[in-house]
Amino acid sequence: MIELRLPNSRFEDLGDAIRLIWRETLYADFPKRELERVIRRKYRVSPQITARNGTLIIDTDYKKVEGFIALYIQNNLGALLRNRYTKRKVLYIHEALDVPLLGYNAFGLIDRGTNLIQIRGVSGCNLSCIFCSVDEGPYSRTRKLDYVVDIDYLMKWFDEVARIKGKGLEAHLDGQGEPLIYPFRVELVQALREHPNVSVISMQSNGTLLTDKLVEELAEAGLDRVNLSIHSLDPEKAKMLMGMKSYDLDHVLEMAEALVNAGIDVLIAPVIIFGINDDEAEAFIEFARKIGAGKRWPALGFQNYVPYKFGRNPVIAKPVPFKEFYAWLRRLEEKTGMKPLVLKPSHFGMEKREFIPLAFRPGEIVKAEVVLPGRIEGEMLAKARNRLIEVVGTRAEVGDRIRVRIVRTRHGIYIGREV
Ligand SMILES: C[S@@+](CC[C@H](N)C(=O)[O-])C[C@H]1O[C@@H](n2cnc3c(N)ncnc32)[C@H](O)[C@@H]1O
Ligand code: SF4
Repeated sequence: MIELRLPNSRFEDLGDAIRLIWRETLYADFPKRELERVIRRKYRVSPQITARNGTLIIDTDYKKVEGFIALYIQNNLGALLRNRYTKRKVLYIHEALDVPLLGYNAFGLIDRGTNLIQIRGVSGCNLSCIFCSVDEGPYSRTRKLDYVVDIDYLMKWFDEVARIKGKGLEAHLDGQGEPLIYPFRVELVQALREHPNVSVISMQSNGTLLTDKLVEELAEAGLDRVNLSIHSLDPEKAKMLMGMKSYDLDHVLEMAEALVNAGIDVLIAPVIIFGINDDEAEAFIEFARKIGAGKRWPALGFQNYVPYKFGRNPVIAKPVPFKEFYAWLRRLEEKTGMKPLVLKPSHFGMEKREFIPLAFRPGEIVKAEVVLPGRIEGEMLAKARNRLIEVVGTRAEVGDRIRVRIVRTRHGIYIGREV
């Protein structure tokens, strides 16, 4: 009998397939018939294949099968990889693909002209907030695949960006989705901590995937702050806003406290939809005080609900002009004594820094190579001048060389149309 275990992985038996769960957040399903077929073809034996307690069990004494099947699984993992929460196919971005990590907003790095660099190692979310600006989560109607960036490759690009941007950087893990789904989340924090140009490491998260163990690991790796998205302190309303019946508010509140206790600062970041949760503002402040949030940075970061073109914009959410929103925050500051609620970049040690020079001008036509499918129907990713360009409304395929008119270059995110 062969009992196979693989590093950072566990196996589950699905009946007609074996599921490999890799680093908790990704998985790949291997049909048993396929595994049996490759073993039979190679060794002319037909053992039974099952999985128990995380181990793959192959009912044969023929020892060579073990190494063979381990290699087969490793070689085929990339093509079968899926996001455990969205169930979408995952494209694994690694060095050999030679895909630039600047230019696209679903993965890689984003420089918005300050000392804060956004780091996006993964796309996809485990929740489906009804107002989500990026229509994320398992119930998304627009996002059809996810990306994961190899950690060494991500750090290689970060090195280059940090070289240009200089010292005193804040590395901010966020994304079109939930950064805790990143399979190398702890290793990434650790690598950033060791980087000489990084002063602060922060993360924007919904907190649901935290556990006591993960909080400890993140604290040890050197995470400084989590901006925690909590939108209601009422369990039922929170489930409604997060678009997920299984949303466990108590767990997230417990984890908020665990973060503070582990020495990771917390900023509570509710999205305020007037008429829905503005009446909870004082309760959020009370909670932040109770757990000791806001030790080095502000304890609260109320966000004004904004409708987005490619987001989910529920009819119950009526946008409020920012002027009114700030006036509301100032009244709250007066009433509760909690300051600051009107946040400024300086509260986070953020300062203007020169942008990484733009690679394209708006209106310019460039020759580009299509390298990956995009996340939304009709969108492809092309590369030129060592940058990615999101090409919209195209029928081009990976490998095609196309001409692209650059239509947008804001903050080094390039959007183009095929001409
Ligand atoms: C897109 S999420 C990604 C990170 C993570 N999933 C989270 O929710 O914290 C980034 C932040 O934007 C907020 N957000 C999402 N949709 C929004 C909207 N329509 N208007 C304002 N803020 C929004 C989220 O609550 C979160 O704090
Ligand atoms: S707002 Fe964040 S947690 Fe909510 S669905 Fe969007 S990405 Fe996920």
